[in-house]
Amino acid sequence: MDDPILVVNCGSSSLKIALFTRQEQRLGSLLAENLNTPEACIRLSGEPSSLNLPEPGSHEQALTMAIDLFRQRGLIRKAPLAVGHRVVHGGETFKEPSLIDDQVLVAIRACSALAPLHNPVNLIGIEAAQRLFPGIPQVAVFDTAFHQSLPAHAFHYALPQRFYRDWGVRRYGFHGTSHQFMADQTANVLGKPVSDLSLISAHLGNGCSITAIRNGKSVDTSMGLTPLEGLVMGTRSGDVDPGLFDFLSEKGMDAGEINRILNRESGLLGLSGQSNDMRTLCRMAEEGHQEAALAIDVFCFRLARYIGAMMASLTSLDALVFTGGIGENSAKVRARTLTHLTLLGFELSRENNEGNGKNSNHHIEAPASRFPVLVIPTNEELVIARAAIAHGLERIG
Ligand SMILES: Nc1ncnc2c1ncn2[C@@H]1O[C@H](COP(=O)(O)OP(=O)(O)O)[C@@H](O)[C@H]1O
Ligand SMILES: CC(=O)OP(=O)(O)O
Ligand SMILES: [Mg+2]
Repeated sequence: MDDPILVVNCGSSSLKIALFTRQEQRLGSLLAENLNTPEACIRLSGEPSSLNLPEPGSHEQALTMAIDLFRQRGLIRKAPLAVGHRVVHGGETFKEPSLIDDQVLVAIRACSALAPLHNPVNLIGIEAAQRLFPGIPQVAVFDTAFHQSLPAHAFHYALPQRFYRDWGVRRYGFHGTSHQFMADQTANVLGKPVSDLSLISAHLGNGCSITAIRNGKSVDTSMGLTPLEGLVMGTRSGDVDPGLFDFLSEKGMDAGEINRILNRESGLLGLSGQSNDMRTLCRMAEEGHQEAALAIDVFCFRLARYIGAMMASLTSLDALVFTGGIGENSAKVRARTLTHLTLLGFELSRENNEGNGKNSNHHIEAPASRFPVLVIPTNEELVIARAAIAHGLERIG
């Protein structure tokens, strides 16, 4: 057996890891949470209990322990063949995945100013993997790369041009690996070349974004300069009136505090006052909790507005596609969202929607619907593994 490809997704307090064979078979996954706290722990998927990490519970310790666990289970012999890293912000520098060298590291670091919550931790993961596996090819795969095809009218903010010229202030878009995967998967489901395909892809996980894809290319997306713009998310507000900043600073809040509240205390969590977890909110709403119900309503209405907005970038629509933990599993969110869009002709089959499209070849629309509606599980890790093979192994032989 060849050694596998390792995929690393380093978040601020978490580390998600997956292992794939060169033939794209997933061998295992692992999640480390609460990193850099006394509660740091690690759990292999499919195993019931988690293991505590010794202090300080760093990303590097979690990665080392993950590799030991994979070795104990015979999934890796020595080292991975290549490592693929999710990097959230590639600015305008990265239009495709890149084999990591010193220059690439400098360029990723330069993008940190645009994504201070994401890129510095992505770099921690890359540097930890470089220390653990010297000489093994490492490839960076950017959330922003797929959206580099956005036309100027979609990526410019109506701000003084010097903000863009001097500081790179523009809309970049994120979750590109997932939206690209949706385009490829939808092409398979509909039996149409991706280059002829127009779709709207709604990625609804903890972070949520929606993308209009025309002829297989991203032409509009809801996230902007940072992953805060657009849809309502687990703890992120999505769009707010920019006048809010002045209002809150008059109330005595500084930029750091406002940023923290918009990123970590808003969205589903802020509205419900209970949880950022859609499953929990659906359960509470059924038990009559009014704020949980309101959070779901705001989430679905904002999503419906954005589906309508994405139509401005398309001349035809082959499918609306739902993905991510919420998009793949919540029949209620999908149904509630599309009730706002009957004017556009969306109609769902109750049975196929409730079955999450599993017994209907991903389709959940009613026969009378003007457009197909699909549910397709995302697999960002697989996209990253493919890039690690293509840019890390095949280019260097
Ligand atoms: N059956 C379900 N019904 C409603 N929401 C669900 C269900 N299963 C998962 N989710 C939601 O999916 C979200 C997590 O999505 P996921 O894509 O796993 O997150 P991440 O962005 O961290 O990868 C959570 O809000 C979770 O509650
Ligand atoms: C960019 C982004 O929002 O990522 P995530 O969904 O992993 O938070
Ligand atoms: Mg996700």
